[in-house]
Amino acid sequence: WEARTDLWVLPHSYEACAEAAAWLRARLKQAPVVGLVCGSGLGALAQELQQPQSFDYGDIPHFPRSTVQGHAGRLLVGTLGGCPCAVMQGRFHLYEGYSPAQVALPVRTLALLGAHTVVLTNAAGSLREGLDPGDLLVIRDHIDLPGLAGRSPLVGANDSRFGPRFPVMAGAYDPALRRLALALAPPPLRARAGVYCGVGGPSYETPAECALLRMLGGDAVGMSTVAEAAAARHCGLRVLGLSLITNAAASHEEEEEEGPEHAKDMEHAKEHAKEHAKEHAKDTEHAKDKAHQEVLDAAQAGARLLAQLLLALAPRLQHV
Ligand SMILES: O=P(O)(O)O[C@@H]1C[C@H](O)[C@@H](CO)O1
Ligand SMILES: Nc1nc2[nH]cnc2c(=O)[nH]1
Repeated sequence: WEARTDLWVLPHSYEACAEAAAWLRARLKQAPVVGLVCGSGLGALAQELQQPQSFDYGDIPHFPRSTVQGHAGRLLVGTLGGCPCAVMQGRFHLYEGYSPAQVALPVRTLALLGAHTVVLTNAAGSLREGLDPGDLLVIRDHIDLPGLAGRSPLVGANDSRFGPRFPVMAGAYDPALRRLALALAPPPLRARAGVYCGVGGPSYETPAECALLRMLGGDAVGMSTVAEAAAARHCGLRVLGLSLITNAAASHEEEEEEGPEHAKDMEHAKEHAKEHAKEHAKDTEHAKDKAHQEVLDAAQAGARLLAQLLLALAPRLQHV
């Protein structure tokens, strides 16, 4: 009988992150000091990266796979405005079925590679009047609803090589980085600071849920970021959080009015698909995922301005 040493590495343990980091270190020309996580439809943020090396998540030990449209599933490492950066074109979400620790694995891997700062971007729904699609919310604080219910990457035996059992989350989003982002954001982004509510998804919120999140003090709502931020703070990374507003989360009231029209669209898409089952299978998918497609379109429209901000920020992030 031989011990299965391969089973000793728990899938999302310190050892798993260390193996992923070692695999990358062996291939990288330069270790990143800043990690950038691209939200839905924001993969183009990597466009300004100079001399990028590219790694498919599928090749990196222990990395999960991206399953969501708008998340390419690739890690690019190069320099942004002279600053060594790793850009995750795609992240992992709880609603994909990944555990909080899997969601946090890339951020922890970046920390083990030597990064000291992460920029977490996302596409988010607005909960506030006047916070409109195309606007930027620079995250001042978050409400981690899955985390509050015990779905946090920090649940389980604490590995003190990452950080303490009870990390403090006050000031989790670095105030100096936030001020810098607010100062450097191109005016059309109408950047302002606010509170991001992280939910599990994948369903979008009901009007009543939006009202609840608003009462709790949320300015925007999304399905990511909070687990990554918790893991990042646990292992001592500086965090900047940027939410590109892609839709009004509370616009479901309008949807009620638009309901029959929307239903007609869906009927049409279905009929169409019946007639041309194979060729038009994609159209049906599109119709089904209309809301997500709108999020992606809005994110892509804002990505250029966000990329400008990141290019201006990067040299200022290089040194702690
Ligand atoms: O990865 P992010 O938070 O940008 O993705 C948002 C939340 C869902 O994954 C998706 C909903 O359209 O966009
Ligand atoms: N939960 C949630 N996530 C989003 N991501 C982009 N828009 C939204 C939204 O309205 N709600």
